[in-house]
Amino acid sequence: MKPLIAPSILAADFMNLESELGRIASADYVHVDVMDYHFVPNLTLGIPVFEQLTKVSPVPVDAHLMIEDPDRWAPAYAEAGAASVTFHVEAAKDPVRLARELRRLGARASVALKPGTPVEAHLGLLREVDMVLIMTVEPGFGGQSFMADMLPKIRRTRQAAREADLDIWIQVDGGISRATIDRTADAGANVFVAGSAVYGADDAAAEISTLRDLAAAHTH
Ligand SMILES: O=C(CO)[C@@H](O)[C@H](O)COP(=O)(O)O
Ligand SMILES: [Co+2]
Repeated sequence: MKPLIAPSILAADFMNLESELGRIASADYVHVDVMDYHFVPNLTLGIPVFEQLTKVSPVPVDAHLMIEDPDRWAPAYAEAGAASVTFHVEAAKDPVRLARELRRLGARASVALKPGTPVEAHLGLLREVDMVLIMTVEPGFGGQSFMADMLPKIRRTRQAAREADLDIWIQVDGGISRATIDRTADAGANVFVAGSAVYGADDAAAEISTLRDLAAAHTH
């Protein structure tokens, strides 16, 4: 599987989002963290700003919804132009129904797990989703340290997908950098979110390319 790099705009300059999107035009996706002050102790943006982002983004938009009641709110992100919509399994009341609705609206459906949520929470959903997001930090903030104890969850998910013969994408999010991406690729991840690593670099395009090469060298 070809590694895909998705820089997170949480680490971008929010006063200049359009030019910040231009810096990552060589990425595969842009990762947009939506937080609601309830599911996580932070607040970012909602549909009106999200919709504008999808209009100007040079790359497809990957929505990471850290919100309560995704059953109610997530479909609007697909309608607003998200290529991929990730909701948290801890927050969803009916994840199967929601995933089906997202796919019906033309988005890739994706389910996320917080670090404390056991991997079994999504194994029964693998046929209903296109991607699984294994959080490698506690959701809510950028710039945190990578949690290496999440690696077995990635391995277990990849193994389950292989056994079921499913072409599932596995995304990792939190603390992904030159120092950590190799281990996640080796464990079976193929979509890599990187906020501070990419936006903190002087040359974001060069950093994207370095991360992609490192991941590719550890993909098997
Ligand atoms: O979802 C989140 C945080 O909750 C992430 O997408 C972060 O934005 C990643 O930032 P870095 O750890 O790469 O700085
Ligand atoms: Co995220």
